[in-house]
Amino acid sequence: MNFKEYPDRDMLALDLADTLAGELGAALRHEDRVTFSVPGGTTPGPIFDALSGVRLDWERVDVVLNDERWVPETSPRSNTGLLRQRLLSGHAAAATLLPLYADAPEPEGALEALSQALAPHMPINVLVLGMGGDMHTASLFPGADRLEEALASDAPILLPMRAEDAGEPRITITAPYLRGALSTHVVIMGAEKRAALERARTLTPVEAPIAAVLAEATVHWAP
Ligand SMILES: O=C1O[C@H](COP(=O)(O)O)[C@@H](O)[C@H](O)[C@H]1O
Repeated sequence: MNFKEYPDRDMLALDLADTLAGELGAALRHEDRVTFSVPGGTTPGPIFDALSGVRLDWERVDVVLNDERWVPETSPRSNTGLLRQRLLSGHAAAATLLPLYADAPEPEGALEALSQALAPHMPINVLVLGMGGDMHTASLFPGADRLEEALASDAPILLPMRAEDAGEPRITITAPYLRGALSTHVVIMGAEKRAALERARTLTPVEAPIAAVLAEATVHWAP
């Protein structure tokens, strides 16, 4: 694991957006299409703002969320809604969104169709992950009903996930597909998450799911 510390959150957002643009640009020089997988939640908005204004060949970029809460896009809880507002605007509006949500009452009802649509876009070229204070990443929550299945090396690309602290049902890219990313960044802010990350390094992925992806990751932190 590499650890990069920034003086403040603005610097982190600008610097990481620049790094991601560089990596996406490099991948676009070698590949017809590039897969960019990103987190939802409260952390990535400023990074998306900075990145959406960068000139890139976005028409050849496929953007997917690492995980989605099973709520319609109009919900303030929707990660897809966040993505549309903060990343898929400006120059980045030309990118293609690979959906992780469909109009079905439960994620199980759309699992097969979403998985089939996503599979041709693997491996992920550039991956950005968030982390909760409980050490979850994507929707791999400690204590979640299908966590062990999602951590297994033969896990399918997507799994539904339910956990007490998750709120609504979720759908998530599973650990082997996250680990298969060609470049991995974890972004965390604040002292509490830094302490949680340090703790995760001493635990197993079942106890601390973020531990499943740290080996090859660069962690970006600001106070
Ligand atoms: O629920 C989620 O939480 C994590 C962390 O979110 P944050 O608000 O603490 O930044 C996020 O990475 C994930 O995509 C999201 O669905």
